Amino acid sequence: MTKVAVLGAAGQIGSPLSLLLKMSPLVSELSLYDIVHAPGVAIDLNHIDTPSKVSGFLPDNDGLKKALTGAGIVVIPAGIARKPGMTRDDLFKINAGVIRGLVTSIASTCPNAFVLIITNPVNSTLPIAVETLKKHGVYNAAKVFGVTTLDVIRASTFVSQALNLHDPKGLKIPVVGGHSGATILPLFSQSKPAVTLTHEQRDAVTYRVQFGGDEIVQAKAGAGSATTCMAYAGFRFVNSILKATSGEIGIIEETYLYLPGILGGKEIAAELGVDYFAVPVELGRTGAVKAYPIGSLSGYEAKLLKVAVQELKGNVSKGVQFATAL
Ligand SMILES: NC(=O)C1=CN([C@@H]2O[C@H](COP(=O)(O)OP(=O)(O)OC[C@H]3O[C@@H](n4cnc5c(N)ncnc54)[C@H](O)[C@@H]3O)[C@@H](O)[C@H]2O)C=CC1
Ligand SMILES: O=C([O-])CC(=O)C(=O)O
Repeated sequence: MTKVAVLGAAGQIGSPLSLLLKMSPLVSELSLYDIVHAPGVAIDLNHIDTPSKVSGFLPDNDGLKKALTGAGIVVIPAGIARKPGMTRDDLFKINAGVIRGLVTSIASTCPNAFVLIITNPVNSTLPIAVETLKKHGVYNAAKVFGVTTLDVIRASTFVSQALNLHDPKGLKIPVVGGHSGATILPLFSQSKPAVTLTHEQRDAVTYRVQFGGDEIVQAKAGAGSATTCMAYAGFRFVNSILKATSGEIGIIEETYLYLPGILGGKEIAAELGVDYFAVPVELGRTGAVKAYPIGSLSGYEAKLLKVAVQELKGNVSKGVQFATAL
């Protein structure tokens, strides 16, 4: 049983994610923090008849410290979201500082907690979180991840839609790389069970996975970006960690992480030429226990990989520079 803290809990992702966590029998206590409304969201959730207790905190009265004390998992969807015409990188200016501030408090209050970064641009905010924890001497590579689960969910969903398959959950399609545009690399050639896509379908579905976020940003027309599907994806990832830390074995999720700190990761990073990359990761009682190579690629995927790595390198160094500059 684990105490989970959600930072940015009053937001459009934070609220439905907190609802899903309130439903989980593996969560003993839920602690919600936001610069606005978190106590209200907590009271609202406390009217639900599940055993976990929810508390809400604002920045005053040491609220962040109280929210983090004793947390085993901290999930962070705090910060600003995209509006039409913006890239995820446009969020860096505000969200980089938000992540650095929140992770600094994690370093001093619950340094052993899992830290899961949802806030965009994930390609850069995860390196900021890692460097901030390193700076404070409490970085544990097995426990700090960028959440890219939505890309994995989109890949199986969009292929199922393209092929008129009934249940997207029946498909396992690895998605590796980063979490924006060309850095997202769905590996349809490794689908289990195998799928046959025409070149046109493959191109269209690859584009949808890479730029699926834009579909929602445009459709919401200024009201935000992916929220409920992200809450679902975030919950799936937190739940995998909860299950793995409770002793369930064989749990593998793709997640964006600093590879050199994980068994098998150093070799993968050296081969790719970049230290941060989403790959399939086996989760265990202590966090990530093994990183798996991205496997054999089709010629089409190999070309996309080169573009992904190139773009990702810039995003990573922007985050690292920000976190190490002070
Ligand atoms: N990793 C992924 O796959 C995805 C990531 N996102 C990202 O998640 C983030 C949140 O998105 P939404 O919930 O839609 O935004 P939102 O604006 O609805 O919610 C963000 C919340 O963060 C709070 N906040 C801002 N600064 C804070 C601070 N310093 N401490 C604590 N709370 C703070 C705000 O008050 C707000 O309640 C965005 O950066 C968005 O781009 C969105 C979808 C998918
Ligand atoms: O597109 C956005 O800004 C939100 C996001 O990360 C996604 O939907 O994948």
